[in-house]
Amino acid sequence: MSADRLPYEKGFHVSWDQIHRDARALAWRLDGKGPGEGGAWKAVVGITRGGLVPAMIVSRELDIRVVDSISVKSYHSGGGKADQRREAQVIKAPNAELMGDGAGILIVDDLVDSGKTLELIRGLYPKAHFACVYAKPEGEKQADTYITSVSQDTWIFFPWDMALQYVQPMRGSD
Ligand SMILES: O=P(O)(O)OC[C@H]1O[C@H](OP(=O)(O)OP(=O)(O)O)[C@H](O)[C@@H]1O
Ligand code: HPA
Ligand SMILES: [Mg+2]
Repeated sequence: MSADRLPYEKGFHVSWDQIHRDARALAWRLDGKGPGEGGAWKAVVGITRGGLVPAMIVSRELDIRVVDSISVKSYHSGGGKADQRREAQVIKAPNAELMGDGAGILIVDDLVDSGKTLELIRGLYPKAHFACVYAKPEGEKQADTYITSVSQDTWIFFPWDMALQYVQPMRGSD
């Protein structure tokens, strides 16, 4: 585990198969819940980069062809380590005409942790619906819909951040 993962007590390792199933579950939860005719959604917007995977799966399941993206970069600001704050900034916005105030737009991310990313985007598109696959308690109120809750001291490992590798057997041979 790398140094920045060390405060996390537990690891939740998600395979491609698992994220596919959970993103499908998210799509089914959202199906017919939009404000349009017959519960339709206007568009899906994925939060880059992690949100692009569930956004693609949700848009396929719900047959939504209008898909855009928003990129939020977070960084640490402040002097010493103790007074550092996490700031976030939009570095790529979706189409303004499509977005409006967010009504009918489904904004999708892989997870909500502190909630800072969603909070920033919600400020820009207050009427949008925010959907995440996984949620931690601190940020879960920022998500209108999510599938699985994990504890705050859990680090979620996504398949795009992992690789298969050899592990030693539990018992060494003589
Ligand atoms: O609720 P928060 O505390 O704001 O954290 C959640 C966000 O952090 C991660 O993205 P990250 O900004 O690391 O970028 P990535 O998606 O490109 O990996 C994750 O994919 C969420 O978007
Ligand atoms: O638990 C996490 N896993 C991966 N990326 C993240 N970004 C914030 N929290 C997490
Ligand atoms: Mg992300």
